[in-house]
Amino acid sequence: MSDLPILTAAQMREAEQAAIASGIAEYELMERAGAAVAEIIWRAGGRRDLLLLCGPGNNGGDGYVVARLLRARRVPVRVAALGESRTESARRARSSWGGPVETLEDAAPATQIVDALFGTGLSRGLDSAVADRLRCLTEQAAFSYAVDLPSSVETDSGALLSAVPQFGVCIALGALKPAHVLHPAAGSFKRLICADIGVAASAQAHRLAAPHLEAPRGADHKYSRGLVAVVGGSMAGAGLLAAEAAARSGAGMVRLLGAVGELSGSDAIVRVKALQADCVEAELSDERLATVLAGPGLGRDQNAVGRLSAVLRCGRPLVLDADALTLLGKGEVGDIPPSSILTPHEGEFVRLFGDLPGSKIDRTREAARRSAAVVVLKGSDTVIGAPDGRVTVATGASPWLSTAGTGDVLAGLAAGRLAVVADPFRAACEAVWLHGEAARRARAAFVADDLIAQLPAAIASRL
Ligand SMILES: NC(=O)C1=CN([C@@H]2O[C@H](COP(=O)(O)OP(=O)(O)OC[C@H]3O[C@@H](n4cnc5c(N)ncnc54)[C@H](OP(=O)(O)O)[C@@H]3O)[C@@H](O)[C@H]2O)[C@@H](O)CC1
Ligand SMILES: [K+]
Repeated sequence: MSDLPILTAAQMREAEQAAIASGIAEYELMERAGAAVAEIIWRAGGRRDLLLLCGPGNNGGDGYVVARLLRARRVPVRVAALGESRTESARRARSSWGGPVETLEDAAPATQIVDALFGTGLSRGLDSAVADRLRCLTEQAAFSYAVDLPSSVETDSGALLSAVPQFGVCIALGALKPAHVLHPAAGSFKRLICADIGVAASAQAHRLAAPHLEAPRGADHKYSRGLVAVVGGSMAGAGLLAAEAAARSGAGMVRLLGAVGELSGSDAIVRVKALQADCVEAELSDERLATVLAGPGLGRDQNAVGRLSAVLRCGRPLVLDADALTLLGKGEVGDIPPSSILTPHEGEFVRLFGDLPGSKIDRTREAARRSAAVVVLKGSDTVIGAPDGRVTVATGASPWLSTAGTGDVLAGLAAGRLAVVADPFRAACEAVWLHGEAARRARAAFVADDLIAQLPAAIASRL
């Protein structure tokens, strides 16, 4: 899997303008886009009858190119348009098609449907009659494709501006856009293909790619591979889950500093009784500690406040999750130390950073900048932001992950990977990918413990 760039509509236009300035005509870009889409449809659907829905802008222009190229391959193609073409390139593409153009209302269904109504230029929701017709025709087709974006999705936020049908394939042109990776828009197609049209796209945001991991070297020992401390609290199970995940993350050793009684679990984890904050503080003074995790099962009482304060003072690279984030959001403890990893879900994020404007990508990036920490904003589309502006977005997360304890596993995994690689952004990206891969391997109806059991295989797959 490659770390494909993600560009906003404005960034995509800039990239397009740069390509044009370098000597590629705008119409040539449209021809390339149309050719890429036509090839994908041809391979999937062959000569099955096809209806192209073309809008007034360049997305519609791409559609006319597709129609012409597939007709040349003897596909029975019909075109239905939403009014006249309004750009020069789209008018040229429509006249090169030269065939009949029906209205959207009158167009009969087809086995294959192609939505080339609107792409990055969509500025508002579709009229309800148009949205209904698009839904109806898409539902009746056996194969459905969205050119660049499903019409109705907001490019930069992934919001739905009006109802969107479920497409089979979405073909992103030139680069991914935020709507290809952010929900709810990212849930409006089953498969995403990014077509290269020769527009150089450099971006600070990327789709999360599979990591390249390294095995320990021959001379490594448990401390050189990374010693992790997990500061538990009143809900001992959550701390244990996090510690188990850290222990299977590739780190050398895990200590669980508990506040309540013993639990079963892996004997490889060193349990240390540390009931009061001063005990935690003493344990965290160990120079060999590579990472400290606090939050899972920490609790929110005075004891938790004391324990967390000791963590924030300890001067080690931190991963902060769950109750630690809630306590930080309430302002009851110190500031977030720089270079920490924070793993909030949406509620914790809002408590910590307030109601930031923009897309999930914008909000995560801003939170990372403000806190000088790596922020992992969890969800069906997990966004990872670094203080320097880099962002990656994890797509395709298993819906089965929405079960108790999986967040504790992610936090433990992040702490373990941070102990191994000593780079918070890289560690967070690796942890999110491994978490998703463990879920994919665990398949269905799993619990958090099953994810942990899959971690060694997930890691082995990337060595
Ligand atoms: N970037 C690249 O490198 C390349 C990009 N290419 C392609 O260009 C696409 C972007 O094209 P685009 O800018 O012309 O915008 P597009 O989405 O066709 O629509 C804009 C038109 O729709 C109108 N309109 C908007 N909302 C509406 C609504 N709800 N209901 C009704 N009308 C509405 C809007 O009018 P207005 O908002 O001004 O009223 C305007 O007239 C891009 O997605 C890709 O497919 C490739 O060809 C080549 C390389
Ligand atoms: K479209």
